[in-house]
Amino acid sequence: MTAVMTSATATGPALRLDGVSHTYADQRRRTTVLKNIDCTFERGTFYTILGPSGSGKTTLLSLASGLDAPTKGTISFDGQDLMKLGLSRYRNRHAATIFQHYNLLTYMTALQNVTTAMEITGVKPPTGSRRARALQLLERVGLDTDMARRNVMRLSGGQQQRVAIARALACDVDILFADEPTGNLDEDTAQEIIETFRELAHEQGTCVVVVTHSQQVATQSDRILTLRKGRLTEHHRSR
Ligand SMILES: Nc1ncnc2c1ncn2[C@@H]1O[C@H](COP(=O)(O)OP(=O)(O)OP(=O)(O)O)[C@@H](O)[C@H]1O
Repeated sequence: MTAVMTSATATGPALRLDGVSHTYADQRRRTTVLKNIDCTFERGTFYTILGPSGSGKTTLLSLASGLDAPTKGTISFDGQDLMKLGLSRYRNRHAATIFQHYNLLTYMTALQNVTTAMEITGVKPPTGSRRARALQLLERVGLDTDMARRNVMRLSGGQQQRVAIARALACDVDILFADEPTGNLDEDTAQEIIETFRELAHEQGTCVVVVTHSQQVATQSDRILTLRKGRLTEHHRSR
């Protein structure tokens, strides 16, 4: 897990993709969505992945976050092949994902969603209780104590999205993945979330990888990657 950093920023590769291809197949057809992708994601860096609808961004995220295995190639964390490390071990100990559809536990409050994730992953805050840490993180994403105590089904879509973000932050991971995390948020709240991602990368050394269609997010990330026709390329900004 990520050690909480106070001044220096962690650097160095966290995740490597070598010759990664992915094909979906059913009885009628095979669709190759990702083609021979080589890429390194570094610690302390905030990445965005852009690309047209259907270009494979969510597929790439699900492979990199250990939800699925590529049909070809290897993905390694800290030099270790995820298949050898174990996908569930990787997901529990090193990576967290903010899903497009939040995946919250609908019978729980916002606060319970965050504390339960901490219990499952075994995260203990350096000071104070899990509950206090969860309330702090919920406040950080703009949810007050009243909202924290509400069942998540009684929160708006944008508020549920913030619970999902707080839950991912609570897991104190090396790599944070997010699929359209600002899609349901107004511009000001989106900006706060972008700043949280920047702080996580630059102050705690987390590798943050965000799939988005938002230029607001992309322009504030450190590196922009574009997925098109199965290939991943880096976009170099003109200065
Ligand atoms: N489980 C699946 N079985 C078959 N095809 C799939 C499956 N999941 C995705 N696809 C196809 O793979 C392609 C890439 O899908 P993916 O969801 O990764 O794209 P995306 O870039 O995230 O799209 P969007 O921006 O619209 O969310 C699409 O053509 C999609 O129909």
